[in-house]
Amino acid sequence: MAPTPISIPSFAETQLQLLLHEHEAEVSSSSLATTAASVSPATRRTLQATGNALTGLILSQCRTGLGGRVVGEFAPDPAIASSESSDGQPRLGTHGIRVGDVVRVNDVSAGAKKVGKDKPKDGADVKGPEGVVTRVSDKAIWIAFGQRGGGARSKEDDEVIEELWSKKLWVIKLANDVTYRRMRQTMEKMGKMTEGDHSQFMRVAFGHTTPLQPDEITEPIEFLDPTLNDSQKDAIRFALGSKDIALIHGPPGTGKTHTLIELIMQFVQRNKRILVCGPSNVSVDNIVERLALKKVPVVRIGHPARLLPSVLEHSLEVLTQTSDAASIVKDVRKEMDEKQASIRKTKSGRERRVIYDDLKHLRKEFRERESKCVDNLVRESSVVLATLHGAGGHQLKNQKFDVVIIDEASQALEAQCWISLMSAEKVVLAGDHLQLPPTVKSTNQKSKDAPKKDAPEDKEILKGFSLERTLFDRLLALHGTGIKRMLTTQYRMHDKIMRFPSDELYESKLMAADSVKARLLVDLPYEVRGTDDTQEPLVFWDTQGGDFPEKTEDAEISKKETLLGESKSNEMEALVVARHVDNLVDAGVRPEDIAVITPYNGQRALLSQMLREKYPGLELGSVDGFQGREKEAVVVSLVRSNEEHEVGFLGEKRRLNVAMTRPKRHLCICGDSDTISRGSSFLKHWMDYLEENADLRYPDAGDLL
Ligand SMILES: Nc1ncnc2c1ncn2[C@@H]1O[C@H](COP(=O)(O)OP(=O)(O)OP(=O)(O)O)[C@@H](O)[C@H]1O
Repeated sequence: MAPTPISIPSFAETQLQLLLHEHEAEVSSSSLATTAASVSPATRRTLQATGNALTGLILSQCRTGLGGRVVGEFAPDPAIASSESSDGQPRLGTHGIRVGDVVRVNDVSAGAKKVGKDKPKDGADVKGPEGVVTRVSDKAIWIAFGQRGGGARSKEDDEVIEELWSKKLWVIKLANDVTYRRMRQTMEKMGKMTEGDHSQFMRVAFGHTTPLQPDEITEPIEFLDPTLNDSQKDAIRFALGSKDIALIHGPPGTGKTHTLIELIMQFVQRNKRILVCGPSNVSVDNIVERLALKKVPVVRIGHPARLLPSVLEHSLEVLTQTSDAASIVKDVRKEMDEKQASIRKTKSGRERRVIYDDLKHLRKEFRERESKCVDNLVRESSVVLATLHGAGGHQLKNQKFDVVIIDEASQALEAQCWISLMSAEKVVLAGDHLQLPPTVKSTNQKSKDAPKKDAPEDKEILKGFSLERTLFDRLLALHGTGIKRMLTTQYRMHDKIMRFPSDELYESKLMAADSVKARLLVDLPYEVRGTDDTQEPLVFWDTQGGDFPEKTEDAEISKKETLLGESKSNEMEALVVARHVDNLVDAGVRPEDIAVITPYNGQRALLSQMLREKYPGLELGSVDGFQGREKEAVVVSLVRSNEEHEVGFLGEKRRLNVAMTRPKRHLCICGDSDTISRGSSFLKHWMDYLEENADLRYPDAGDLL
């Protein structure tokens, strides 16, 4: 049956509204974007204490960094610094500014004087220059100025930075809204397109046509990686042959990225030009690292401060300095550095002005030469990698690719995906729609957001849109499973750990690889004693019976907080968890090989109090934060235990799927089967499965206290 077509302009308009709400929700929760330059010393200290600012600084050095940016080194003001390092130099106080953060450097006295040509007409504060943190040590912080988000600069960097010398400064972290800006621009562009502008892929994505019949690849493919399993080979064959869309469905541990690496290499062999994207820098760097191991030449686009050190040599900015084409840029850089160094030695204001003028011209020339060099480098490279929002940068303007591949597509907002897909002809999306979608802060974003001017039937269609609905999910619903191939051998979990999610969510299609299906903690490559725990892959501590009740911190806010999953805790259950961890460690399992996860923040805080100091290496986290990760042993604390049989957060299958598919050799569930089994049929089946297959244990409340 033909899919019901969706109006592209209406879709774009709905997305714009949803994104607006989401951005507002995000900004109000961070409160960073609106902070003015002139704030009291007390507020500055509070901002530092909450990890959002760094106070008491001076500019101590300046040089030309990557991409010709001016990089300033900011050190503690010796006049007020309170602590010193062993070499007697002042040390920065505790702060939460990290490499990659977008920050603004403010003059402590800014706003107080409000003089000079920078004074804005509306009387707002004079705000200092913005940049990206490139390095942080205990004695200084380095910030690269200019080109925020690839935009144009309004004033010459050297001059702006020059104004910071000998001032008392402080640095504030800003909300990074590049992603939102790019999503908005993309949706605006999509909304304005006429039918003639729509690509085949776009028409498929909105149900205006069905996907073209894939090419039957009959000749045998020479796979470069001899270890690929049949489902991986099948997915690669399918993706090579597809004309417009191919989804690679990778359940936990099935080698989704492994498969993409081979696919990329196969495309390269066929002389195709490929853009590879992911929602986060880590997801992209992971692919860059693996391609580099295979000696595939790649260009990685993105601010060097945010890239893993191991992939820096493939970064576009570094390549502009090290490639053959870069020599024309080098001379100018050298000259700029010399000029810059001379400024500090020059006393006369007039001479300094001349140097500034020279620098200004040099920078202009540098940028022109560099931009040519960048263009050539990108144009010549057949594999380009960027985050989804990075794909909207100026470096990729007017670049055409034969294929766009998105990894972790089920964790990206649809609008984010479109940044890289607007002119794509053929698309490969890899992901797992049965794990958690991207985190969305705004609520209430369903039907009422449909644009008013829509025809009634259109409204009906748009009703279903929420930001959490991913492109991956939507395409599957629109065109059915014919557009996807699933990877079916998993290389992570013991068979007993895998069996339930496989049966319940993956149509019983998952198989455990021979190398992992019977692995136990006792088989770890270091000394572990054989115990009831280390020889058992699946343990269920069933707390039913009412002796392990959940607690809500504040009854007043319980309704709202339950939704957010913040305030629930269960002290008695936490004791069961702690006892289990003790037993694992006593048997010889290293704390670093154990993770304790829970859906509730209240419980996480409680567990942290009990276990953090005792086992610094133990990983403690939320289920959502642990997506994409794995550990030898995982203990899950389900928390919910009440007479009303309310399960809140646990009602979300995808969250439980993530929780139960993180371990390799040992999964221990702590929870009240009586409360949980009444939450949904999925939960009922899970409890039945545990009762039959897990090593079932009943904790004694009296014994724990
Ligand atoms: N064909 C294979 N033969 C042997 N090992 C494999 C194979 N495919 C994948 N693996 C291994 O499985 C593990 C998971 O692979 P990879 O990191 O590619 O998975 P993923 O599906 O991207 O991960 P996630 O489950 O986090 O999404 C890796 O240790 C990888 O080496």
